[in-house]
Amino acid sequence: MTQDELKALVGQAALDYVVPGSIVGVGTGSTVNCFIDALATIKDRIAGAVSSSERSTERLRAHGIAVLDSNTVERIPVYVDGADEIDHHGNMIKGGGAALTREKIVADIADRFVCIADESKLVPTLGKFPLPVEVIPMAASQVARRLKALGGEPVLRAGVVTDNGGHILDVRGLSITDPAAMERDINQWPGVVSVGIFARNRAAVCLLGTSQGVKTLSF
Ligand SMILES: O=C[C@H](O)[C@H](O)[C@H](O)COP(=O)(O)O
Repeated sequence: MTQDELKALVGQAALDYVVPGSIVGVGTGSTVNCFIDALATIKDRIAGAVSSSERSTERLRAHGIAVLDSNTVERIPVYVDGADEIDHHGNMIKGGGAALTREKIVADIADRFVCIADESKLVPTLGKFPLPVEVIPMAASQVARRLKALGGEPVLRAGVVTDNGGHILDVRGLSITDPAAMERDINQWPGVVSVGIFARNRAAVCLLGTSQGVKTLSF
């Protein structure tokens, strides 16, 4: 199976986790696009969506799915999103598509994070994928210096402005052996909007697309 077929497979499989009548949390990315297209087939059975990016909002609305303001929603049962890397405990790196901050906000109001990914995303230790860090533009140089002191090699993602007006530093060379500690540490630096480590808001379930079909990992 191609990577696109694996993405379509897990996008479809995630429908089993959608609670009928509920508001669904929707992530961002090419795998989530497959989920959104699948969600459209049951749109009459949900109460709408909370979206993590302008791109996903546009796609949801094009399918006729109502998108609600996250400030009007207290809790949602399920948030479905992809990942750039996921480890065997459900910790993830996210933000390859620059949507990490809003993704974390929506994940935080969800009872359960359902990660959908093809098998190439499963890793023993996070960090091979460059870690995205969203920053307030005026803090980029100072945050980059701090990341270098941690042993990373940060590079400003050229030409990218996030939905929040932020910039992204992509950090290579980190071996993230304690994701929760690194997430806490980087999060508290002045000018950091959010870091693409999802440990506090880690996945409860991962639907992994493999050539043998969908493998379900529970954490
Ligand atoms: O900012 C983007 C998100 O974190 C995506 O969930 C992540 O990059 C995975 O995207 P894709 O499904 O396209 O590999």
